[in-house]
Amino acid sequence: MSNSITIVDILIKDIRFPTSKSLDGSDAMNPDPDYSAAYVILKTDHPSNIEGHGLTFTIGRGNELCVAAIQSLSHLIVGKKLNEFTSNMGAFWKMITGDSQLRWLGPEKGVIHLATGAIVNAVWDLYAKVEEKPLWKLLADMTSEELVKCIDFTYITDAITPEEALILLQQNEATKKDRIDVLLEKGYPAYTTSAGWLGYSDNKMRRLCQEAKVEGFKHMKIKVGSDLEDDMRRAAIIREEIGDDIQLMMDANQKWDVNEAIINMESLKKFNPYWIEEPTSPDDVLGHAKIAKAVAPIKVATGEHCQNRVVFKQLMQAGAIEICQIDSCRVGGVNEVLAILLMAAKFKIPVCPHAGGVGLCEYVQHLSMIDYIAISGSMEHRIIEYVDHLHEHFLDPVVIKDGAYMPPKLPGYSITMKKQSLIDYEFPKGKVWQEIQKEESLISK
Ligand SMILES: C[C@H](O)[C@@H](O)[C@@H](O)[C@H](O)C(=O)O
Ligand SMILES: [Mg+2]
Repeated sequence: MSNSITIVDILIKDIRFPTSKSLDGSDAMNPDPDYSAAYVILKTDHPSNIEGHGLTFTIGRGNELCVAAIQSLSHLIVGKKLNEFTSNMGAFWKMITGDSQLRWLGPEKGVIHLATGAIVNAVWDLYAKVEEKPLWKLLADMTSEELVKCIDFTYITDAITPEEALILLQQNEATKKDRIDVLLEKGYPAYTTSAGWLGYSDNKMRRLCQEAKVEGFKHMKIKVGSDLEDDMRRAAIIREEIGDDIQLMMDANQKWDVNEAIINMESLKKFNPYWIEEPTSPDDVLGHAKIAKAVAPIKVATGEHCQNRVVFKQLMQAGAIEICQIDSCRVGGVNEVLAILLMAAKFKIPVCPHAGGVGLCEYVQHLSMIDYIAISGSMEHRIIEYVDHLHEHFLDPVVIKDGAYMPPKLPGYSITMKKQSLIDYEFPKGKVWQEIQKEESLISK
């Protein structure tokens, strides 16, 4: 079986895009992000040289810490056979997060967990490529028992047991094929954040709103959390452009204290926001619960900085979130995301993944699709974030049609970057960064 290939080496690259120059991705907390990836290539002895690719997303400085953390984890996979992992993916995940000395750095949070996300996703990419299926299809073709076996249930059995998970998945088994047909025909609905970055001028915002409407988006998200008066002014401009029929979401990127969030939403509610995202610290479970109660029927959304399945579990148990924003590499990759999707299905909380950052749209489309096919079985109140940046660097970029993500067709997790992009954007020695350095040294002279 080709699955018996060995992972013979790992290459790790620090890839950064100078997005701060155009203020793409800017918000109230992160005014100047350089979208970046700590990028992993797993080399194998496969006769066709198949490689596993994965990345974890950061916003620039500190990307080198993720690169170092991936290096520290790499002894756990180099020299191992792929089928040692794929025969029991849950055990594989427990092994990667279970190195006792490295675990001290988390556990299961921060830089070491971002590194876990990159490595775990690279192994899934390799697995899917060897099986010649896009990741969503690899997962869709698994039996319910096999899917349950991918998950480490440690610390979440008080919310969902493997037995409950199995029953939940089995209920969807007979109708999986119908949902795959729906996806192939209509895709999975998306919302756009492209128009709403905080650093954009009013004119640029207006133009991008008009474009989003023409492209068929029915939902869009804007940034708030700067200064309330400015938030109100920008929200008014956006409502003027998009009218009342398009759903508007707001994202405060952790800027507010709990009571401040409640007070500010009292003013912002006149623009009829559907959700308020990251209203306060991502670690404040009870704070989110208090906000959710106070701002209803506006929904509270969070997840892009939620460190692991345990915190997601608490947010759900406490009634603190009504929208679950999984992130493909903030938590420990596909296995942990599956655990979170199962909990969300049990608590009947819609999942609307965080994307936008480099590679995140490419990743999360697979996750929402498997959620629909096998886990929640529903697309109701569910939309995937979309941002129109940096897709040109990927071999298999996302395809958006009439405001919906179309299912990827090529084998793998869609995260393989083009060779030239990996050369040009490597930090600091790639051509793009060398040029920036030259410009900066001229200015400082
Ligand atoms: C710095 C980043 O672009 C964030 O602004 C982004 O992840 C954002 O919170 C989002 O929801 O897309
Ligand atoms: Mg956000």
